[in-house]
Amino acid sequence: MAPRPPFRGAGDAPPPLPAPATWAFFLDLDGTLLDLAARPDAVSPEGGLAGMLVRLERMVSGALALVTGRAVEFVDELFPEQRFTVAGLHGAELRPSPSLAGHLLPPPPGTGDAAAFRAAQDLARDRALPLPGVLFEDKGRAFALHYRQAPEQRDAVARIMAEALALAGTGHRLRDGKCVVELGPAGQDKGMIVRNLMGSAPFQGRYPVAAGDDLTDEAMFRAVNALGGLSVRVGPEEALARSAASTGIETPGAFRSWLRGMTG
Ligand SMILES: O=P(O)(O)OC[C@H]1O[C@H](O[C@H]2O[C@H](CO)[C@@H](O)[C@H](O)[C@H]2O)[C@H](O)[C@@H](O)[C@@H]1O
Repeated sequence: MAPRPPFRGAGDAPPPLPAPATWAFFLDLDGTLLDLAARPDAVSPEGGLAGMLVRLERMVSGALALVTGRAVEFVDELFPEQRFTVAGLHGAELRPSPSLAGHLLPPPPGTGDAAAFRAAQDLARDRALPLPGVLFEDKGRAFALHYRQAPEQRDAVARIMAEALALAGTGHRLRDGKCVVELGPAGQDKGMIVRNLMGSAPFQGRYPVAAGDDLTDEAMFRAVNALGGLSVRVGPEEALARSAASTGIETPGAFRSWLRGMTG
């Protein structure tokens, strides 16, 4: 692989990637491609986002994956006309785009006990119900409690989710995110997905670029950095200071403009 092209320092939006067709893209959804919303079900892609991702995917011969905490099913509903390669539930799910079907290795199946998981889910849903502003999100093999509309409930949410984890037992773990605590399959993270995909065509042999805005994206940044790629933290400069990312872009809108500058 050729040496990594030079970039401007942390805090500056990077210039367009040199030779963008030679890169592989690992893109987070919420807070990166999508503006954050008050509720998990209130997000909607900006007009033109799907088309721009399709152009980008073509430009890099399919080396593009959406790497998200959402379930694959949710992403498909968000982009009903497309079937992108999606790593869902923070790496526990992997659904290749139709052109890559059969080429990508799925993550190992989870080892958790389904009945214990359901008991944990019921506990979290029931305990959250009387807490004003706390929202329960069902993601299939994972669930989350959100406190964006009630930041004062953060500790209560943390306690409920710790109890839920004790019920769910081995094979599960908690993940902290922006105003959210999630419980889902253990054993995978976004960094593992990057390493997995970078071992297969069409990702193999390319420079990886990963973009994200949250704690769970740090594993992806570290993986990409180790592979000599570019990691982009979307958010304010203070967030970049605490991140492993090599550069930063302030908002999802600015990040989308950066991509659009490469795809037209
Ligand atoms: O990995 P991502 O694609 O960034 O997904 C991470 C979590 O995003 C969602 O929650 C976040 O976005 C919501 C909508 O903007 C916001 O209301 C919430 O406060 C954020 O934490 C999603 O609901 C989770 O399932 C994802 O894991």
